[in-house]
Amino acid sequence: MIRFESVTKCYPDGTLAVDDLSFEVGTGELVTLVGPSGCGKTTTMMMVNRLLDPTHGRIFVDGADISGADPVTLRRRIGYVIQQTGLFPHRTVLDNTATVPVLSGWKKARARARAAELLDLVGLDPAVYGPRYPEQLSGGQRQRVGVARALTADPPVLLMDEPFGAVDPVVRDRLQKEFLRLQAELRKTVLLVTHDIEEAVRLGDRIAVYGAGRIEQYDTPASVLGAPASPYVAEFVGTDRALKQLSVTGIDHTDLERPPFARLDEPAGRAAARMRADGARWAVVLDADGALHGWVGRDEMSGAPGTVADQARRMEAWVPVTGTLKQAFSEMLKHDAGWIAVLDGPRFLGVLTPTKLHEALRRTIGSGGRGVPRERAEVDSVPTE
Ligand SMILES: Nc1ncnc2c1ncn2[C@@H]1O[C@H](COP(=O)(O)OP(=O)(O)OP(=O)(O)O)[C@@H](O)[C@H]1O
Repeated sequence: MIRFESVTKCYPDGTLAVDDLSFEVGTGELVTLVGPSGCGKTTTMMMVNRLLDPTHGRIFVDGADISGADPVTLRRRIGYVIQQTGLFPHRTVLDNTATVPVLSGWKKARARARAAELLDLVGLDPAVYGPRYPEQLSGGQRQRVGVARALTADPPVLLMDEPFGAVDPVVRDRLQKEFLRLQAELRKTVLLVTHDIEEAVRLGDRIAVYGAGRIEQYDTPASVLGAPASPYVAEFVGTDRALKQLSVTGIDHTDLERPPFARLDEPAGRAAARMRADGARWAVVLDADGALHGWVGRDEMSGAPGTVADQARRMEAWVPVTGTLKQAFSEMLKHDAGWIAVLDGPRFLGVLTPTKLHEALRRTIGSGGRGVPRERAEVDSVPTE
């Protein structure tokens, strides 16, 4: 969808901001550009919507060389979100959001209706926030309006320059989650600039790690964390990359253990005897369909009347098989559990133990790991009720 071919940008004062850059972003892919200040990320981005033109090389959007494209027409297909949201202070939130469609010649009523739809999509009730002015919003709400405005013309491409940079960490966390959900639905082709490796890992399908004017590594988050291409990248992603890797590594079926289990409708005494014979002190309780019901301890079942169902306790420590190692680990800590159940829908697949978690983590370091789709990384919440 976006392709850079040997692109160089030298500013008139001689600063070489981007040096012979070649990379490609697939349709519907979210690529994060990450690197220290001044390494050329913003310059890269601004060449895509022709706010800047390359000194050498070519950029293609949807197969067409943009050097000949009319910038205004081009920008209609490319949404742009910047940190200082660029909202007009004297216009209401609704009119700010409707700006692009109005400029494109839409009737005001239609543009406003579309703007209201988009405000709703980013979690702002248009009836409440539409009539307000930007100064009457919080920083996080202003960022949401910025995203809504960029989406009103339904552009296939989004450029986002530090879109969540101006808000505090708690709000940033929420905006990132919301944006991932939105992106899972809309599947725009996104280039997102950040200087924060955590954000790059969390949001990117792929990450371009910048050195001065060049991409040092272009790969999935799991690979950048698991197998940095150079000492520079290793240093940039940080010494705690093993921990960061937890959030982008999925649960592998081969790491699951099958613990002893008891059937819900089994007589308690019989289940206890079987567990004793197997040397098991506890068992997972499953119903007839293999769905997880809870767990039982052998001792409280010995001599107990009734069925396993009467003795079973609820199992709160579980993760979906689509989850990440980080989720598994944090659920384990939250419930002070020695192991954690892994479910596919309601179906019980097995348990993860701390030993297996550790093995899984060690395996991913150096191998590039088994990544999870970005919209799932870190954002699933596991209900414990
Ligand atoms: N208009 C300009 N004229 C001259 N040099 C410029 C101009 N704009 C940017 N530069 C320089 O080009 C280099 C790359 O800048 P750019 O803004 O692309 O970096 P960046 O990676 O986005 O940085 P940051 O994270 O701080 O925004 C820097 O050295 C910067 O000083």
